[in-house]
Amino acid sequence: MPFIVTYNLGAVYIRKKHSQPPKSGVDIEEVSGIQNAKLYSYRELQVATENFSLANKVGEGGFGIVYKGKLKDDTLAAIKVLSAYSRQGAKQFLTELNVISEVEHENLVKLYGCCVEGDHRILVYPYLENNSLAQTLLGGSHSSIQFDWGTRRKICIGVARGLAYLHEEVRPHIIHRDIKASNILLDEDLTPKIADFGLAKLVPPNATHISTRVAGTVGYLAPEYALQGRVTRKADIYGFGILLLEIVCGRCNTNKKLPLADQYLLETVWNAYESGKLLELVDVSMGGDFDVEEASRYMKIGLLCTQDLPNTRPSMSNIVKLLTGEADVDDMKVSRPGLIAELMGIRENRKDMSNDALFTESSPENDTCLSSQDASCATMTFASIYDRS
Ligand SMILES: Nc1ncnc2c1ncn2[C@@H]1O[C@H](COP(=O)(O)OP(=O)(O)OP(=O)(O)O)[C@@H](O)[C@H]1O
Repeated sequence: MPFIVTYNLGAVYIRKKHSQPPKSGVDIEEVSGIQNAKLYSYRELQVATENFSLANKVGEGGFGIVYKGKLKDDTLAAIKVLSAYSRQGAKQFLTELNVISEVEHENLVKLYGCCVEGDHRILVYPYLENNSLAQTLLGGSHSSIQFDWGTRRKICIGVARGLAYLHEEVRPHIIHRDIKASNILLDEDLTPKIADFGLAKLVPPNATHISTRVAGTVGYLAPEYALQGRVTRKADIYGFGILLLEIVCGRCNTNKKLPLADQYLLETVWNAYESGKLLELVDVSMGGDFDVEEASRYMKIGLLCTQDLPNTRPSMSNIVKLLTGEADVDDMKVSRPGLIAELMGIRENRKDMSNDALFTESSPENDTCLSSQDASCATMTFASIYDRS
């Protein structure tokens, strides 16, 4: 049974996962004032999911199980049941509710509403037919979706537009903090929708950065955020850069089964860039049928997004322009991207760090690539000692 190590005013508490009585920590008063979110009864969601039957389970994240269900009006919904044991999850439940009920964009998931009844905390979203990028594009051979170049372009631009909206149009600006393939869902037309706002942070006006506990997924974490707990919109941009490279190359950011030199995608792309061999990394599943100029441009944009110095990463609205060809990537200087091997060292040494940090392993079935033959690129969500949030 895994243990979670938490910090509270310097004292270390170790608790056994699932060994405590439910404590959801969310009151009905906290959600009843939220506009744009319907309150569902537990009974209604029980009926919608056939009593939360395993046959209707579509996924599981770090904070609960997601079921497919049919609501009273016949609408299909994704019904995310927060684990009753997750105190961390209670905070994320409220953040998700508050953030997502306030934003609206074609490339962000919508929220139908929630249920807060007794110990039950449940979020209800539109059901998205084509699952997540992690389970389809990066999930091995299980998916029947053909990710041709046009589809990949549309997904990259859509995610970039969704993030540009969060970063630059919404007031206060929103940092998502967990941009990764399993949080990009695809609807029936393969339009991407950014999901999972449980870690999102609102940026106070004039703030240069927010100091906070680090949470996110190793492999997508910007160096300055992972190592110093300083989060800005540039941390999302780093995560987006990694995602962009994953989409073009059709592989996840970490693959421990490959020879050492190829295990970390960002490092591999940088080496290929330096030796003028970027195109060799484009996903072979497209059979060579892709736009050569665009694929190489998208990888350069991925490198720009992951630059070591946050200020040298372009803003999301500029990234949209670079992706659509409205701005020229060749005008921009690309340097070595940020702290690849060192960041991965955190992952390698996570046991050594357990006195200093809280780690939560993602559930295996949702981990990027775990559903495929490539179990080595499991993602890990963690929070470290920068707990000033
Ligand atoms: N609206 C939705 N429509 C269809 N499937 C969904 C929807 N929302 C989530 N899912 C499925 O449920 C899975 C779990 O989602 P969830 O947001 O709980 O966790 P995650 O983002 O995959 O992992 P983690 O919590 O570790 O970040 C997703 O990967 C996806 O397969």
